[in-house]
Amino acid sequence: MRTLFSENILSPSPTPAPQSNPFELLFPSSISTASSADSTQSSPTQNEWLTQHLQNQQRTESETANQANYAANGQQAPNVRRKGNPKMLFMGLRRSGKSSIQKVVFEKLSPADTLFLEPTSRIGTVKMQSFITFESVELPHQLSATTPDFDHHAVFSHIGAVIWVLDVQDEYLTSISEMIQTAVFLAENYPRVNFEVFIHKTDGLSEEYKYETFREVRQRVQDELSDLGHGDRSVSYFQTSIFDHSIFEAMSKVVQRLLPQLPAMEALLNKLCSTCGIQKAYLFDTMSKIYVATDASPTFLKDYEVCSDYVDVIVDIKQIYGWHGQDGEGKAVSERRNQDDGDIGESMVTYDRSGDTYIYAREINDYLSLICVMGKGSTTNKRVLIDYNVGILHDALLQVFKV
Ligand SMILES: Nc1nc2c(ncn2[C@@H]2O[C@H](COP(=O)(O)OP(=O)(O)OP(=O)(O)O)[C@@H](O)[C@H]2O)c(=O)[nH]1
Repeated sequence: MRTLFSENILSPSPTPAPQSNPFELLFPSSISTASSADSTQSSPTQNEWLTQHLQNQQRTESETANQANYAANGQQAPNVRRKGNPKMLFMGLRRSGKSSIQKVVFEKLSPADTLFLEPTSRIGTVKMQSFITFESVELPHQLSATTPDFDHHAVFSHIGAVIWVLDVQDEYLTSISEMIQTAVFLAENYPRVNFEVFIHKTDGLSEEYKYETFREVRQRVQDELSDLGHGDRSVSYFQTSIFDHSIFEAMSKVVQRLLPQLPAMEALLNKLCSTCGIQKAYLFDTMSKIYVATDASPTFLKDYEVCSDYVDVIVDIKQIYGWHGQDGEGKAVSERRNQDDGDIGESMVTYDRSGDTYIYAREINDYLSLICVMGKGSTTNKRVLIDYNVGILHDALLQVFKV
């Protein structure tokens, strides 16, 4: 990426050193003629150090807090975030929508085409090779966690999260009782595995009915788990449908809980947002439309939908002009391209009539995109500041994923 510098944009005082914020406006030597004489230089080593420092700080803080919590309760701390790729297991009753979710999210099948899916009779795995490999497994409805002669260990020992799909348009009491058996089994045998509930097929239901069923399912599950002595088991609930963005949002949250890099990514995005007046920043896995991190500001569905549609546009364009895969020597071409900023894609779209709010997109690499909703005050003539800071974030993220 090349930026055209205008003295008018740069003249309002670059922030003086020293700063603890890695996203402060620091001009590299190649453009120092445009900046004031005393502006501080930012070397790659400095950025590297800042990234590592931030990561270490985050890791130590969260580890200390967790250990203190568990020590206070006299328990042994479980290792919540696993290393490696996120692996999810879909479970649920017959025709609840397990295969449809996987096909729509990971294989880009059109939701309408899921009508013709065959029932699943064997344990099947779907892999999606993106900036990380997403792996999802479906357990046929005939098998449950408590089925005798079923090799639980082979299935559950490598899984990061179990997603229970509950068809809300069907009679769901049987599903709830099976779900509770599964949650108890996991709590007793695999406490490290996250348990997530998708209250699925919410499309076409009235808002009131949706809210009521959501509340009822959650209440029943919590009550029964408490009665069985597992009230402390954390279960997350999501309302989902393959016909809108809700399934991608829910999958994003499930995946985020499995990424060890999440605290570092969130800290970087928070700093970027506060420095550049960004309303909301999402780091999307471009291929799956799953966002792997976002900043701490409140999430509005409208922002997410706009960003997610924008990712669709990026994917469509990539489909036309081609993805950059691996070259002959096995080294990702994207890795090389990251060293050459000239090739990095970037664009800006205004979607507010006043022109105050706009979308800023930047490719971190072929499979990871930063999509930001720019807030008021972050006008397009601050572009240099934003470009520069996003450049630092770009480098920092690459460092995070190299570790
Ligand atoms: N309305 C609605 N229908 C859905 C949704 N998701 C899936 N379906 C439909 O539900 C039906 C069953 O979906 P499948 O994905 O085959 O369900 P499954 O759980 O894999 O089924 P088995 O393999 O038989 O256990 C299909 O007709 C899908 O089109 C949704 O979000 N909303």
